[in-house]
Amino acid sequence: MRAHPAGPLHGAFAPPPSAGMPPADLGALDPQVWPRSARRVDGELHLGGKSVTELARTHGTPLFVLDEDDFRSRAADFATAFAGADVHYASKAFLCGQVARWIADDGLHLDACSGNELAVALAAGFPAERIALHGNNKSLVELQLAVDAGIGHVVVDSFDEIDRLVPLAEAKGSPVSVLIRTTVGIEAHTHEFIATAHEDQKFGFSLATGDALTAAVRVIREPALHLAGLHSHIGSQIFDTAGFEAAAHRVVGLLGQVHQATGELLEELNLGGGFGIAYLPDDDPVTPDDVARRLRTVVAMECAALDLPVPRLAIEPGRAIAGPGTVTLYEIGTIKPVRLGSGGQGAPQVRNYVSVDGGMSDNIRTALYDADYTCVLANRTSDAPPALCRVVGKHCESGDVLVRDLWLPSDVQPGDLLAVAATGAYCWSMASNYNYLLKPPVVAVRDGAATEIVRRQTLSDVFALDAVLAGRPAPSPAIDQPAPEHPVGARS
Ligand SMILES: Cc1ncc(COP(=O)(O)O)c(C=O)c1O
Ligand SMILES: N[C@@H](CCCC[NH3+])C(=O)O
Repeated sequence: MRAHPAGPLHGAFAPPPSAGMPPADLGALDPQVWPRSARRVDGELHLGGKSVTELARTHGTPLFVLDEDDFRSRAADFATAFAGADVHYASKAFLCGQVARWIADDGLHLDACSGNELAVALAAGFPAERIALHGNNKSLVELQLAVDAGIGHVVVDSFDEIDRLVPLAEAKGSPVSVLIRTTVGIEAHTHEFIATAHEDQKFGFSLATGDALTAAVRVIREPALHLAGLHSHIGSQIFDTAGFEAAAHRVVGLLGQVHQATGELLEELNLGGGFGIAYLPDDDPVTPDDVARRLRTVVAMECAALDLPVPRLAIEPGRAIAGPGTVTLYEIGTIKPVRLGSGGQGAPQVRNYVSVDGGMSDNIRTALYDADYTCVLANRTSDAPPALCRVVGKHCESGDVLVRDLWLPSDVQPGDLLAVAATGAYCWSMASNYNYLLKPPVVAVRDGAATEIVRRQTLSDVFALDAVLAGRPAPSPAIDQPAPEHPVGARS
């Protein structure tokens, strides 16, 4: 292998405590973190029976590689654990036509949180009656689409929304089925940007102020609407089941208040999503069986205490279905050991910046939530000693970090492939065109076959939106349809 001009990367950088010690095997694929089909074959990462080098050569990088069996088996795990309840896939995690079809074919429900997510699902042929529409600011057009399509539930989130929905339901001539989204007043143990059940945030009707009860009574008295039940979602990437149990306890309390105030027994209780996944080998997520057992127990106990029949349960996992089965492949473009000075401790301090061909435009989560990821050298293994690296993107932003502290073999080279695990949720769906980078494709792999389920965005797609550029060709086909930049030999 050709030597990098900077020489092997420095291992001398005094690692911050967060970096921990280098793992014994830098190329190991912890089954907690990697897709169920991930294997090393002759040192190279294979996903769904496909080699990553071949995937990168065929589809370019950055590339989202989705293990179809992983995705569908996790959906099935929830469906089995929650048999008799409704499992809604929270499509904001990742949605495209193919995913909507898998979810439909596998018998799950789907949660959409904008008119356009709803439109994607409907266009893919998803049965409308199995869709719930969320959102704290649904427009008239979005509500009209929901009512016209005959979706299962509109999850109402404000008094304004009720006012907006009633005339549409009246015009339809049959009651529109509604859940009330409640704010249960719980501080979920997760990043503050993705906690949703404390009082001071935008979602839902507060239990504490009495707004949730007022909204429920209002909907019950409204002939054009049918109040099917209550909804609570406490946040995302939560490991601790105590928050879900506390939420279930409080929302069942509201079922009791609604019954007392109106005599109505509501048929459904939707306890939302938020079940955490392992981004790092030490993360210890709850299993669907565990969540199901605990939630069923709390709801049954609370209902018994209030002498209420147990309603039909529903849940809305997004990340726990879509997250673990997808890997992002990047090609390393530049490697820069940056001297940070000795800090008076003798040995020079060096941070090894490893730049890849994507970044915060395909994964904003590190910059936004300080998220941690597991990443490995994917096209080969190496016995070179470990060097602490920072994997960064190519954006004009110093916060454009993908993996803050990562041990890589010190002989990594431009042209090597890196794989970042567990990028299936909230990466492609939150992607942007910052610096006019293009949204990567998503390739589904299974049994040795690869299918591009979303193609790479092209510069021509982006030009089409621009008053001046629409219809003009990109200056070169190579920049419009990026292929791997470095000769394949650089990766072997
Ligand atoms: C109402 C609702 N349901 C479900 C989800 C899915 O959450 P997760 O992907 O963490 O399971 C979210 C996102 O946090 C949400 O806002
Ligand atoms: N986008 C967040 C999750 C938000 C879920 C939607 N309420 C994340 O990446 O973790």
